[in-house]
Amino acid sequence: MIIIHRKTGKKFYIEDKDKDFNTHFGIIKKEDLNKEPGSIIKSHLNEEFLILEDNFNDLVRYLKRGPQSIHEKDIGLLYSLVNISPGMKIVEGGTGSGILTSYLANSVRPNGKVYSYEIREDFYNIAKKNLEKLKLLDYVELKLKNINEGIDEKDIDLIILDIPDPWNTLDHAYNSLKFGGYLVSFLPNITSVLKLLYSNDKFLLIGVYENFYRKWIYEKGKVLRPRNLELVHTEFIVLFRKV
Ligand SMILES: C[S@@+](CC[C@H](N)C(=O)[O-])C[C@H]1O[C@@H](n2cnc3c(N)ncnc32)[C@H](O)[C@@H]1O
Repeated sequence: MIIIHRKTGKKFYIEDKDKDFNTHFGIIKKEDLNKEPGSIIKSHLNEEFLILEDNFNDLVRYLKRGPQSIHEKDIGLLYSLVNISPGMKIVEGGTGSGILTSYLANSVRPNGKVYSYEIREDFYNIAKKNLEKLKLLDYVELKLKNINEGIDEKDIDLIILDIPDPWNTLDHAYNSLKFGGYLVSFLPNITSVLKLLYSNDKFLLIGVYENFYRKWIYEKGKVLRPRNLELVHTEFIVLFRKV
């Protein structure tokens, strides 16, 4: 369940409705948190909140994070480039906290699967807990394995790499993908993008992309303006196809 502060639109995720909830707009009593979605409740500072049901995106946003996860704007771009749909078989290199894994698993279910490789056990465990929380573990096989030592799965529709050295995965990715399959690499700097492009002699390059995003703030009755602080650069996305 989420509550939205009526004045600012700020959203809070309520994990435990049996405890009072503390915000910088005041404390909300558990009796109020247990009211029906649609109810308007007040903090002890008399600030109003609206109760709403949560949805998948809300749940993902409040998952535990370990390493840097893919920004939602880049996940949006990925979905506009590749039609990620039910039944697909996807390999992911670099599970991290499983944030992207969650979106992928939610999209390929009920009959698809995400095979996700991670080298660090602590991140593997965070991802496992996050996917369990979202009830998505049936659609994911988490593997504690270096993807550069080989990809076990064949006939894969899409491979997504969010690791620092994707050029070391190219041969394995080529062998694992089916004809027409996609390879996507997320990279934080253009030096790595160039290294990947120079290393590739097998895949067809579809494009290199960057996505800009800016949220605007509406101050009721006053002004509409861009947010003061915005993330400018997050990742480049490199898209290849096996043809
Ligand atoms: C940037 S994080 C991935 C974040 C993830 N995409 C998300 O949205 O939560 C990169 C992850 O790749 C893992 N990693 C790095 N090299 C790897 C490799 N060769 N095989 C598997 N995992 C690797 C790191 O341990 C780290 O957890």
